[in-house]
Amino acid sequence: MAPLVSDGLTLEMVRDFLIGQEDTIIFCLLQRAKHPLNKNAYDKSFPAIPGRSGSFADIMIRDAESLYAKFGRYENPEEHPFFPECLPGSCVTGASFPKIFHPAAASINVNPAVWNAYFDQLLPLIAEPGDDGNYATTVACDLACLQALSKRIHYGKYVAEVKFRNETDKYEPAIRSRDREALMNLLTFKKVEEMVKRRVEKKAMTFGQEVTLDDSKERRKIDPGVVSRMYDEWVMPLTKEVEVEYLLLRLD
Ligand SMILES: O=C(O)C(=O)C[C@]1(C(=O)O)C=C[C@@H](O)C=C1
Repeated sequence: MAPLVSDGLTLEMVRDFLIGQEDTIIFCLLQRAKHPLNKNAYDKSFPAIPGRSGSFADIMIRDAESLYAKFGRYENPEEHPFFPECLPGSCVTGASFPKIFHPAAASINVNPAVWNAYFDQLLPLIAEPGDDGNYATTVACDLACLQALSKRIHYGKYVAEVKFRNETDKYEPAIRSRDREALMNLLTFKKVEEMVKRRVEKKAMTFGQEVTLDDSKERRKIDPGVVSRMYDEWVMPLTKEVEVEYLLLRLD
């Protein structure tokens, strides 16, 4: 397939976006960490809203996405819903987005894995135990975290597109033979990953610093090591999974 558009996209531009998105993710996590865990909000057996099934978080996020869909949020290829089934169509006219991806890219959505990693692994590490009953505020923070993480991870589509354009001759044989391992090796840069982990840890340390006049009482709002681990264990692996999935579709 011929290049989709000559958009001047470079690997440096895409990596700059990923670096900027680190700030967004960390600020969202800091907001969520202000609230206790509020585990009833995620418990499907907790009677959250009469007449509706699912946890409070399921219901609120589904309804929020329905509103976003009406206003065209998911027309943007950078946005991926967590509840894509039964979303209403957009009633916004005239919005158009550059066609950078192969059209098949629209079918790639790893949000179920983002959802599970966020709620099962990350949330218990950033929120203190407890319940203040403020479920709507808490879930609004969760949704902001989920959207920021999802956007970062699905940016793997851009990363893969640029890498494919830069080195088509290397990627094409692995795509044609559907060799996931070879694709994973081609797109992996261990040194870049190490830098990402160190940078997000430093950012979490800096942005999450409790500012007091007494330097002896220094405290962190979230554990910087948790942010670095989150990138190592699932943010970067899921980004790479998106890259592989995209590449496998790139010649269709
Ligand atoms: O920067 C890249 O080349 C990417 O593919 C992104 C990313 C990441 O998720 O941060 C993923 C794989 C690479 O090994 C390095 C970094």
